[in-house]
Order: sequence, then structure tokens, then C-alpha cells
Amino acid sequence: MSCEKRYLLGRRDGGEDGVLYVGRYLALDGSQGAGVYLDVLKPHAALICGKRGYGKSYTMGVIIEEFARLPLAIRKNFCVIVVDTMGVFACMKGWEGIRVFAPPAHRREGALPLEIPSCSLSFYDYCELLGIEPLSEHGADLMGAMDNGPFEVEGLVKRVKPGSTLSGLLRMVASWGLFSGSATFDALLKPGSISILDLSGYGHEPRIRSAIVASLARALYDIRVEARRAENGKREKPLVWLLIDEAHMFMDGDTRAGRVLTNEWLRQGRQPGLSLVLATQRPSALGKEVLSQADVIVCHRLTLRDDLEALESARPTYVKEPIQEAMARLGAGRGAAIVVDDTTESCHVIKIRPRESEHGGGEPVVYLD
Ligand SMILES: Nc1ncnc2c1ncn2[C@@H]1O[C@H](COP(=O)(O)OP(=O)(O)OP(=O)(O)O)[C@@H](O)[C@H]1O
Repeated sequence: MSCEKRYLLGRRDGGEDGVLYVGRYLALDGSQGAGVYLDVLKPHAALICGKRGYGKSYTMGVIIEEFARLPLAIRKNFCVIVVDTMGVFACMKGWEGIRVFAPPAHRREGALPLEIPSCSLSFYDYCELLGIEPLSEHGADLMGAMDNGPFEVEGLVKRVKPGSTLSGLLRMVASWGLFSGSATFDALLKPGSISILDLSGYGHEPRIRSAIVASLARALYDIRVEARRAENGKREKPLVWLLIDEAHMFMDGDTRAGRVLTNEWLRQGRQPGLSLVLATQRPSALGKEVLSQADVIVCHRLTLRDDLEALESARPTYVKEPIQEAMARLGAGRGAAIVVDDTTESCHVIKIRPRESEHGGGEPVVYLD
């Protein structure tokens, strides 16, 4: 056993198994001290926040690397799924077996196809995706079409009024090739796997991204709730760690994805073994529920008053120092963060460790010739 001093976030015992090495304690003089580790033996809800360019995606990349490095005996208990909205993690493809999935219309070389089971979207998900009101003529028409058992989106077109706006919208959805009646999420549930879902092709399509995340998050929740009931010393379906970059895209406002993540994952995810890691530039956009449910908060530099106030209002009583004052200790350097850990009721300033794989989130350089 190593005698190096270490801080373990999210767990009270000092065990060495099932931990991710995230960085080092940062002293007031800028020197780095004891290693800081994050527990993965229990489910957690973690929030990584900070203003643009101060290290959120980099930190998430470190967490992904650490999952990839866990001994197989531990790793096979989990599957890790990363929702990559900007395509910054896609360059980790192949690193320690990491796989990248992308929707058929936006698949780059080497990425596996990501298809969404068409029946995994609820009636309300389809209404949000199509931009129609559930309580409208189109809504009623769609509900009638979906009532007739399992379907392909092409099949729905045949079941609604021919030539209607709804039929046109459904035809458009069918043309994306994203939804399939025979698709499953099984590939993402391979024990020990790390899957990056590259949704960067839908940069201007918030409804499509939301539909993907809502259906995935709900399906994983249902699968784990079911598996949990049957678990008896053997794990048929792995525990899930869902990492979402730019999480405000899903949780700002009243989206279907935001509702599933808040209601099923944050409020009820502990028992079925669902862990969530959300990264955002705008913690104020995630809502109070997210800030209060997160048991580990990694906060890089923030300067916007709304964001600082949101964190301040969620500051646990054991953190004596106001967030803004603690923030001053981070300095202007990238990669430093305040970490608030509910389990050990502690707050530290840390420096995230250097990445080993390529980081895809750097700024482009200006060419001078
Ligand atoms: N822990 C770290 N150690 C060394 N460099 C870092 C660290 N964290 C961030 N950086 C540097 O800062 C740059 C920006 O970090 P990152 O891409 O994570 O920003 P971000 O907060 O995700 O920004 P955005 O919100 O624009 O996506 C990185 O390309 C890297 O050069």
C-alpha cells in the first residue's frame, strides 16, 4: 500500500480500489501537494463548471482516461457513456479501447453507427422533436399512429393523414436514418466499455440532441431499474456513468432530456446505480435541483455574477468560505479548481492532472502565412 497522502472525494474510507486520480491539492503558494482521487465504487452526481477555456472538457477527459485505466475487475462493473456535443472527445477513439459512435448522417471515419430505437422515444419526445403541441390536431393524429404497436418512423408516415404537415415532418425525421425499429442500446452497455457519442453534427439542432439524450437516459434508467431487481451477486447489466459535456444545452429550459436527467437520474439514480457527470460553462442555467443534488462539484474559474450566485446559494454549510473568495485562490491559470465534496464535507483547491491522451478542446491557432 502506498503511504503517499491522498484526498479521496466521494468516499469516507481511504481504500485504494475503484478510484480515479484527478489531480493534486494546490497550496496557497501554488505548489502541488497530495493526490486527489474520485471514488467510483458508489454512484455519484458530479458537476464540473467554469468559464470558457478554463478546463472543463480537459477535466472530463481526465476522468474518461482514468476510467479506461481502471483494472478490468472493477471496470467491467461499469459502462461509461460520454455525450460529446462539440466533438472534443472523438479524438480519444482507440485510446485504451475507447469507441466513438456517431449518427449515420454525421459519421466520421472509424466511428460506429449510433442508431436510436424508434420506440424508445415517448409520444412527448416525438412532439418536442417535431415541434408540435401534444394537445393539438397533429398531436392527436400522432398519438393515434403511435398507439398501433412497435413502429419505424417510415411506418408512422403511413398511419397519419396523407399530405399533412405532420406527415411531412415525419418523412423528414425518417430521412435522417437516426431512428430504427430494430436498434438497441446494447453496444453501449458492454461491460467495461467507454463509448463517446459524437453529437457534434447536430450543433444547430437542439431538438434532435435532446431527443437522443432523453431516449438514451430513459432507456438506461429502465434497464438498470429492471437489472437491479434481479441482481443477486452477479451483474447482468453494468452500472452506468453518463458524462455530458455542455450540459446546459439539455438542462436550460424545459426539455425532455433535462426532465429525464433531473427526475430519473439525479433524484432517483442512486439505487439503480446511475452516475451522472455534467460539465457546463453556466451552472446558473442548470437549475437549483442540479446544484443541490450534485455530491461532488469541481468548479474552475467563474466570473459571471449569475453563476457565482447560483453556486453561492447552493454552498453547503460546511463550506465556510464564500465561493467568490475561494475562487480568488485559483488564480488565472487553467486547470485549477475548487472541489466541494459532500461525502467528506470538505472543500479543496486542486490542480487537475495533465492529460495523457490528445485533448480535442484546444483553441485553433491563427496561421500567419
Ligand atoms: N488541468 C490542465 N492542465 C493543463 N492545461 C489545461 C488544464 N485544463 C485546461 N488546460 C488548457 O486550457 C485549454 C482549455 O481547456 P478546455 O478545453 O477544457 O476548456 P473548456 O473549459 O472546456 O472550454 P469551453 O467551455 O470553451 O469548451 C486546454 O486546451 C488546455 O490547453
